[in-house]
Amino acid sequence: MGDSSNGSSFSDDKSAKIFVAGHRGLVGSAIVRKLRHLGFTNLVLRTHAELDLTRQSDVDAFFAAEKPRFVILAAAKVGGIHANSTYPADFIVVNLQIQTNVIDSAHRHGVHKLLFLGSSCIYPKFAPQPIPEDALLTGPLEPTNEWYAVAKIAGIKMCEAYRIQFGFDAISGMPTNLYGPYDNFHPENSHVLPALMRRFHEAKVKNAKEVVVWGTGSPLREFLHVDDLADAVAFLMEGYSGLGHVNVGSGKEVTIRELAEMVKEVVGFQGELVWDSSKPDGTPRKLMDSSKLAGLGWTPKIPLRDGLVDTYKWYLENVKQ
Ligand SMILES: NC(=O)C1=CN([C@@H]2O[C@H](COP(=O)(O)OP(=O)(O)OC[C@H]3O[C@@H](n4cnc5c(N)ncnc54)[C@H](OP(=O)(O)O)[C@@H]3O)[C@@H](O)[C@H]2O)C=CC1
Ligand SMILES: C[C@H]1O[C@H](OP(=O)(O)OP(=O)(O)OC[C@H]2O[C@@H](n3cnc4c(=O)[nH]c(N)nc43)[C@H](O)[C@@H]2O)[C@@H](O)[C@@H](O)C1=O
Repeated sequence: MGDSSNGSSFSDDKSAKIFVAGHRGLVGSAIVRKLRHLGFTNLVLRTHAELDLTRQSDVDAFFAAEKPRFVILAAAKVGGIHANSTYPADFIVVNLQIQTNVIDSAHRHGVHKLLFLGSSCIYPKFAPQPIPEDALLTGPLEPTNEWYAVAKIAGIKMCEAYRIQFGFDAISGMPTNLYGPYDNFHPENSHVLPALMRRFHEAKVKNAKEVVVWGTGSPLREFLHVDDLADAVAFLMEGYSGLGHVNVGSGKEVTIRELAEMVKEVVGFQGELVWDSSKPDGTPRKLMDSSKLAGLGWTPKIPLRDGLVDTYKWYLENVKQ
């Protein structure tokens, strides 16, 4: 615990310039909401079209011109189990490019503190449960997302290396599976929760008798509402400046079958679930041990069912055709 070397903390100056990369995504948009709620007034935001973070010289020119004081890196190539398995080259190269460009330029242009976001898929497929931070690099990865995981591990290690060699205050948070407003509801490429919300909603509207759910239903997943994650990000920016990455989870896990039943109930679909076991289950279980973050004083607040209700309301108001 404790803030970075030169004394001033994240919240001391609410007019300090903060670059939130990926501000239109699930995570970036929640972080922007959180920072505005906290009173920060000087957020620097660029859409993908305005600044492609895979282009090193553009990223460098942006940092040279804007000179942000803080950076929260929530831009990445992100997707569910199908997207990760289908586009492995995109997942490794785009993520390596974005994080390398942003972390390196941030350091060279005098950024005071940067937070990098990884993912619980960095851990070995058969890591001890709940998964402590020091399980990293102790065994083989889950094959459906190893390219993405390798990029994210490189991001963690880059933050550590820049801290060790240059004293750059780069920290890493590892969120569990997230959901909430501004999620990606694509039928194939999204994560399970938004995919099922959309599928159940469309089935309800069409009065369909059944909905297909991928895999066996037995894998366990830990879900965290993205507003809780944004709260944890602000907490870490304020008070954590260590070398090691920090798990950010809810501590609660459900089977995919239980999740599907909950989403079905929240959406109000009356039909049956059909399991397509030709689709991959992915990792059997990935409950993170978030006791390090709890020990620093942060705990999540939003129960899964409340978060589902909130997300479905947002979906009805913003996404459905
Ligand atoms: N969603 C989840 O369940 C989890 C997410 N995370 C991490 O959180 C972070 C954010 O994820 P999430 O919000 O879900 O992802 P989203 O896909 O919702 O958002 C990603 C954002 O990054 C932007 N982006 C992608 N490529 C580029 C690029 N080349 N240049 C500029 N901007 C780009 C996207 O813009 P555009 O859409 O215009 O391309 C989008 O705004 C990631 O690091 C991810 O690994 C970690 C654990 C779980
Ligand atoms: C956040 C995390 O997200 C990814 O890992 P994942 O946890 O396996 O993500 P997922 O949400 O896609 O699947 C969870 C489970 O759910 C099942 N499932 C059922 N029906 C649908 C369905 O319709 N869509 C999807 N996507 N999954 C489904 C699916 O078969 C699997 O058993 C990583 O690639 C990696 O990117 C990462 O870090």
